[in-house]
Amino acid sequence: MPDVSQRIEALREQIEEANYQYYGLDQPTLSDAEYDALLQELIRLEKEHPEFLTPDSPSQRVGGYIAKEFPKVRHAEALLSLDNAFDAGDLLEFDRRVRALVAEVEYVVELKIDGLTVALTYEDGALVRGATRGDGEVGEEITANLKTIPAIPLRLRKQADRLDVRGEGYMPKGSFLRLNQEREEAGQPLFANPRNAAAGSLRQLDSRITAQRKLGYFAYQVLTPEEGELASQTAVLDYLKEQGFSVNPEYRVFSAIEEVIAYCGEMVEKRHNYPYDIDGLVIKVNDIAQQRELGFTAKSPRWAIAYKFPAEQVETVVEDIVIR
Ligand SMILES: NC(=O)c1cnc(OC2CCCC2)nc1N
Repeated sequence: MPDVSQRIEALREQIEEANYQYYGLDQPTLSDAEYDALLQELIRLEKEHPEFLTPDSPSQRVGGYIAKEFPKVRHAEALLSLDNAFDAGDLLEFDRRVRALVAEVEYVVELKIDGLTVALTYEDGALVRGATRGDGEVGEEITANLKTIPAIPLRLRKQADRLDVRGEGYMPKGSFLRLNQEREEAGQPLFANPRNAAAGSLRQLDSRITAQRKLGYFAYQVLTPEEGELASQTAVLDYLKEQGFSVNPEYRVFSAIEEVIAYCGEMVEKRHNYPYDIDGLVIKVNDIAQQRELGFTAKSPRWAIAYKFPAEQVETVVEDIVIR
């Protein structure tokens, strides 16, 4: 019979691997029942042997930490806001400004997840801090809540002394509908949209409530200290996947803004085809060295722009009123 600490370590690895397969690679390997059985055994063993409990154990994902308030934390680098483009003219203008400064350029186009920016810091491979955007310079520290999101790895898969990651925390549409049903049954006010629900869920003082909200996370940026370590945005996305993060797979690479414009037009029709809300696309210069050359304006990168989908005529669906 392997000793308890070996069994606990084996369970942790199996559970985190299953999280990575499910949330990172979108290829589940364990059934929910098998996953729950492993997690329950881990929680039981850690209760019987608290000397083996560590903060980065997957058992901590169920939450249980109750914050009094959220401490403020200064971001390693300011989180900037994106300029917006609303039509082809704006995108052509963006491309002209880029090409005025760099010759050949390639664009990566990512879905613009309609959630909220979350910054994560890993030291020696362990998640040590997570924060909301706040005002871009200073955010709220919500680490305990973020640890309950299975798509956010508690430990990196590859060695890294320190890693700063940015991504979008969001609530999948399914979680949103279920949550509002529960709130309606409980006579509580409903959330207007998944983005508000995600914001409210991430700013819960009781992380057990966050754990029940079934939130998601898509990573899209790293702060690379070493020059040129990751040469392009597509290399950054591959690196994030290797490290165990959930990276949105719907990104495209184009070498001409006309192709970007055509893709934006296609995506207006497909915007509701995803199990999460998107409110546009994010167009980024792919080459990191060119991003550095282009730099930033006072508030936004010159090397990226958000294409916002046109506002929709929201037809209010009137439920059939059955007169009994
Ligand atoms: N909501 C999103 O999905 C999203 C937001 N922001 C970014 O990139 C930041 C980082 C560098 C320029 C803006 N990418 C995204 N995919």
